[in-house]
Amino acid sequence: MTPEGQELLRRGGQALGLDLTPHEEQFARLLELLRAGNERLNLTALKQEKDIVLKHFVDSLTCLRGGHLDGELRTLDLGTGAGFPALPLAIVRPQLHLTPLDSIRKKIEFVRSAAQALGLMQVTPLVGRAETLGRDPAHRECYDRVVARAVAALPVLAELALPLLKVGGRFVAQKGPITPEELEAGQKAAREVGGQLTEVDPFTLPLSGDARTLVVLEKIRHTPAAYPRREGVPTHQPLFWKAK
Ligand SMILES: C[S@@+](CC[C@H](N)C(=O)[O-])C[C@H]1O[C@@H](n2cnc3c(N)ncnc32)[C@H](O)[C@@H]1O
Repeated sequence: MTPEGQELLRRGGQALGLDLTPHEEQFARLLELLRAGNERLNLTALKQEKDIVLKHFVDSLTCLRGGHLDGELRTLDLGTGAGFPALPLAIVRPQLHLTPLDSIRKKIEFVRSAAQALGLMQVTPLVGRAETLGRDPAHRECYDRVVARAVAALPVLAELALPLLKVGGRFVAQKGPITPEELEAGQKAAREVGGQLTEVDPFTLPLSGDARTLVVLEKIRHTPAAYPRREGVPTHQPLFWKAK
C-alpha cells in the first residue's frame, strides 16, 4: 500500500473512532490479494487503491457504529461478495466468529484463501443461499448477528436475515440513502418474520461524504415456519414491496 493509501486508512479509521495502525500490514496484504484476485476473477468494480481503501475497507467498518458488533458474537455476513464487510471486520474484531456467505463459489473461494493468507482463523466462509440456510437447522436461528452490505432492499433483507438470527439477535444492514417507503416496508416485513426495526442511523462515509444508513432490526420472536420462502422468491416477490 502506498503512503497515501496508509494515510487514508488511518484517517478513515480515526473518523470512526478506530486506531487502524496496528492492522496496516493486514490491510495492505488484503489490498494486494484483492488486486491479484480481481485480475483472475473480476471480484470488484473498484480498482484504484484509494477507492478500495475508502469504499471497501473503511466503508465496511462503518457497521461498527453503535456497538452492535462488540463481543464474542456468532456473526453471518449475508452476500459477502469478495469479503465485505467480513474481512475488514475479522481484522479489527478478532473476537467475532464470522461466517461470510455468498451464493457464488468463486467469491467464497477468494474469501477463504484471503482469510487463510491473513491468518484470520475465526472466519468460516460458506457457499450457499440465505433462503436455504434459513431453513437448515444447522443455521436457522443460530446467529447472534447478521450483517449485509449493499445486497438488497430492506424488505428482502428482512426475510433473508431474520430467520438466521436467534431471538434477541440483531441484523445490521449497511445501506446507502434509504427512502421512508423502503423503511416502512422493511418494518412491516421485519414484523412478519419475527423482528422489529430498532435503529435508523444516517451518516456520511468519512472523507468522501457519501450518504450511508445503518439500519438495525432486532429479532423479538421465532420466525414463522413459512419463512424464508423458497430460493429467489424473497427477491422476486418481496414482502410489502415491489420487485426491482
Ligand atoms: C452487490 S454484492 C455486495 C457484496 C459485498 N457485500 C460488498 O459490499 O462488496 C451482493 C452479493 O450478494 C450475493 N447474494 C445475493 N443474494 C443472495 C442470497 N440470497 N444468498 C446468498 N448470497 C446472495 C451475491 O452473490 C453478491 O455477491
